[in-house]
Amino acid sequence: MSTIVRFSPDLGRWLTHNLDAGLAPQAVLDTMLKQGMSERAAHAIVAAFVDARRQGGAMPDGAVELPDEASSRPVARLAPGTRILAAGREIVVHSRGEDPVFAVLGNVVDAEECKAIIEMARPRLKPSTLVDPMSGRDVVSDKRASWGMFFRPGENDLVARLDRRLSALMNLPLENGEGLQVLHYPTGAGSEPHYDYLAPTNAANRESVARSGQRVSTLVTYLDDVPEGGQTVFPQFGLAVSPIRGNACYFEYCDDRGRVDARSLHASAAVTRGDKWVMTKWMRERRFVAAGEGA
Ligand SMILES: O=C(O)CCC(=O)C(=O)O
Ligand SMILES: [Fe+2]
Repeated sequence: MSTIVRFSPDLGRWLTHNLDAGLAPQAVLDTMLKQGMSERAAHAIVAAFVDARRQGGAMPDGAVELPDEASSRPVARLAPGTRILAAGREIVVHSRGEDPVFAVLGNVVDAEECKAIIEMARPRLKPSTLVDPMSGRDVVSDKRASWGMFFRPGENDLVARLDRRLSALMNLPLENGEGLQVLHYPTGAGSEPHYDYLAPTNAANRESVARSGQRVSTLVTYLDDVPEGGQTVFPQFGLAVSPIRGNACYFEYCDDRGRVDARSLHASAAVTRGDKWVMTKWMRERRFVAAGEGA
């Protein structure tokens, strides 16, 4: 059973104002905690506002749903051990944490695969867009943003091979995987702190979760070395994962009862020299059915 937390219109206006002014979610969170708000409530409220801004949906109006408290340590979907065999490839576990489940992995893809994915993605990249909350239209966010594209699941031999490998590594059925996303960050680009799970702040997210279940885990694979900057940062842990070709950063944020973990907040630090290419795999609770596809 989930709990509803109510908040004042003043707090809502204060949050909107500060996030609009470019304050980091962590900074507004710290202020709310200093003023005595409980950590779970403050996290849930800030998360709802950050998600609404990112998705271009309506700001939460007076109340948000508090995720149930995790009752026990999560059981990792990621296999234990320092090496994981995934579809015939031996993936190296450089470091890992269990609560929340998090790992830095090596040997996920080889240099040839990285190059081939970049070249297939390059002509299909589009500037990342945001939904303009006023007009509801897609607008190019700004010049500090990345460029992105999606492969259809299994759309060619290489993509199919990677889909199979990543699903084995992430330990969920192949059909639960969304199509691989490739992002390119030119020099100066990064991304805002965000959650990968889908907040029920707009109809598209609610319908997506109804079709395929929540997103449960993410694997961000680095397709090239970044000379400077471009780390994947986790502000709740003060952790920055270096973008090194073939390595990947793995994290889980949704347990088997659909409860999501706000500690998974993450961002891409700005690339300060060179550029950055990543490939992201998101896994769902159930078979992934894209919008407009039959169930
Ligand atoms: O580029 C990164 O390091 C993170 C990518 C990411 O957060 C995402 O694809 O959701
Ligand atoms: Fe993300």
